[in-house]
Amino acid sequence: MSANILLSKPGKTANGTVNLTGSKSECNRALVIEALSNGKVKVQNVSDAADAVTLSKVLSYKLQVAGDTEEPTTHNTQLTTVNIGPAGTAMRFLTAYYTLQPEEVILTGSARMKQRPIGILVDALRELGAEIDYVENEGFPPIHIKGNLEQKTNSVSIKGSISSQYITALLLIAAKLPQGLDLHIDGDLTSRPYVEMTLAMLEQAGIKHNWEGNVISIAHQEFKETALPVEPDWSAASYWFSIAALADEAELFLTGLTAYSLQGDSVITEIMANFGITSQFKDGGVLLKKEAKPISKKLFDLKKCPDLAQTVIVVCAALGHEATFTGLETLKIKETDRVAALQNELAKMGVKLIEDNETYTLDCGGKFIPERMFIKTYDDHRMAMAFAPLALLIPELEIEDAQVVEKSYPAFWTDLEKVGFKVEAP
Ligand SMILES: O=C(O)C1=C[C@@H](OP(=O)(O)O)[C@@H](O)[C@H](O)C1
Ligand SMILES: C=C(OP(=O)(O)O)C(=O)O
Repeated sequence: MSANILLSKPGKTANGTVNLTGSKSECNRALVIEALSNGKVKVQNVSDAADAVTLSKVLSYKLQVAGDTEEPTTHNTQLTTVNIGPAGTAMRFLTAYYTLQPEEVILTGSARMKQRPIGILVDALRELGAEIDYVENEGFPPIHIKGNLEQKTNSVSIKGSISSQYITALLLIAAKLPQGLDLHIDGDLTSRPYVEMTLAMLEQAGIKHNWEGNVISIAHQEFKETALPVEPDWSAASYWFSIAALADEAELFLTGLTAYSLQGDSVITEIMANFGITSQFKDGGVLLKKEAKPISKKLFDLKKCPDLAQTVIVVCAALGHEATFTGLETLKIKETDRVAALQNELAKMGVKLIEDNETYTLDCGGKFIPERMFIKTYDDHRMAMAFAPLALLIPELEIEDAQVVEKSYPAFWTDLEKVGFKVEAP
């Protein structure tokens, strides 16, 4: 059980320095690469994100970790149960990873994880030769993985529009497959920068690839000895851009971020430039400043950066900027149905997010700023963090289940306190 908090911000300015934790996306790739490299690759700057801590525990000790179900552990020499809680990347990456291990596991997760589809990845792994069965519902975790994959083919096809994590999972194990892998991506590819991140990190670890048209090929090859550094998390940085956008005056220094990043979410600098936020890379970080500027951009395509959707939509709603958004198709299968969650919570300030044929438009006609607002978080860290900046406008903002932020950014509330937000019991 986790408690709610009451957030407020005396004064409408935001000044200070923030040290962000490592990217959970980079870290979880690095951890799997480290595990597959038999010690040749070492992860540097392991993230504090709970999803990374979970994966690190599973890979380093191969132990069952407790998820939110708190079921008793069942571990014997034949069958281990691994519970990754709400960690989507851990679920998908481990599904592929365990097909290569000389052990049998049941891979499970939180109640929500059991509703997040995995069938597309399981089908591709079965085609490669893996033995995987569903324990409860066809197409969803928990799954029973037999291990010791005997490769039947090096060529598989996978649908690209549901989650890029399936593709990353296959690419991460590709070099270990005796025949390598030719992965054909069918149709649209969503969240493309995450696939590019995977290939770039594999490259750093000595694994070459060839991407031609819709086929990514990785031959069987060895990892090289190297360190894999994890950059600070740009998705976490996005909430500081929101704060700058909603403050009257802001000067925020985010340490460790650089102009070139493997993370597609670094595009937040470009997105927020539309809201008058300048990003200056200097002194080992990025300095955000606020300039008064009329907002003209009306259409935001977030297909390459779905984790920024809540950040950008909440800022537009708070500023009464009636923008249109595309590329939100995958939001419905994330930690919660993020479209529904946004619609419910924005309605509390009179804003509508209207869905029309894969296009979403904000209607701010009825917008008002309440004296107090209660934000439900739906077990979704990004609901808590995307709405928190509203404390610059709303005198009392109660946020449900504050601990939910642990998934990617455990220090979020203490970092807010450092720049002058008040975080209290409601
Ligand atoms: O590969 C990754 O690290 C991620 C890919 C994205 O998921 P989808 O590919 O399912 O959109 C993103 O939303 C998630 O937070 C992290
Ligand atoms: C979608 C997310 O995570 P995952 O899919 O890894 O659970 C996220 O962090 O926004």
